[in-house]
Amino acid sequence: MSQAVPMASASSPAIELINVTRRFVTPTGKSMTAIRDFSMTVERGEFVAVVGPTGCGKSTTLNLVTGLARPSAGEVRVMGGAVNGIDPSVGFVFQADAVFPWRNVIDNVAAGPMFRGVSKREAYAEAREWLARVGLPRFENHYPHQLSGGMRKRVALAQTFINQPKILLMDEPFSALDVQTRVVMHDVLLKLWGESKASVVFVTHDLDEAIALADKIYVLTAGPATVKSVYTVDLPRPRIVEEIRYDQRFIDYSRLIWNDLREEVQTSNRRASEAA
Ligand SMILES: Nc1ncnc2c1ncn2[C@@H]1O[C@H](COP(=O)(O)OP(=O)(O)OP(=O)(O)O)[C@@H](O)[C@H]1O
Repeated sequence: MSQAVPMASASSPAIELINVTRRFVTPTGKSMTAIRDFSMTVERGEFVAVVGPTGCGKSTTLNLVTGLARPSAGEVRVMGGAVNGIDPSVGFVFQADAVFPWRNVIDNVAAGPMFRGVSKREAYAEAREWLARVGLPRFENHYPHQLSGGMRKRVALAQTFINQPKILLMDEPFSALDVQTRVVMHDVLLKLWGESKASVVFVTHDLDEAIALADKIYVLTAGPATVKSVYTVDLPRPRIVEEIRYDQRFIDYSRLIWNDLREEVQTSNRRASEAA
């Protein structure tokens, strides 16, 4: 029997995972469930963070949205429609930098628009604008290895936002940075996101990062991941991350959500030590 494919609609949420289960076959041939009966909604223009213990299934949720992983059960919708291969309106920023090491900064940033058929002149003019926006106007001729980790993340953000993604998927993008640089990058990201209308899913281990950035936080259980709880972060915007961390409401959210997350982290740690 053929299954009805939902039609994209202008009013539907940006992303919906509806009772999704995803199983994998392990190298020893056993079936393992990475996520189970998982439901999540990301409204248009919303910034959603996903937190959970190590290895619980956070990245798998992103792979389902990209179409890299298919649900074993349940349904995934993007902009109200079925996921159908890699969608050019979806942008990614991962922990590892997705730059071409043999290309200088501006060549890297201009690559997206050129790939979309924009003329070279226009693509480079756009790339210059985006480099200015991320605070790297004088580094266009540098190569990635000549930049600091924070600067490479600025390039990654310019490279992503230049394509005006409707959906932005971020998998621990700043986890390799030192704490000070990370906070600066949070502010750069919030500024760019505030000017765009992108719907964001931001996966992180760092609860304070999730609270500083997100409108809504999904706390996942120790694997197989399912949703343990969802919190709305009602902190005013625009936020200045360097300052908001000391706001009493921020501290209250941190305590409240950590109470919930701690149990899952402990379960995950216990399992890891039993397996060792
Ligand atoms: N392609 C795959 N084949 C087999 N198992 C997989 C595959 N992808 C993920 N898994 C397993 O699914 C589980 C969840 O992995 P996932 O990467 O989603 O977790 P995570 O929460 O993002 O991890 P981390 O916190 O370490 O980044 C893990 O046990 C992992 O080994």
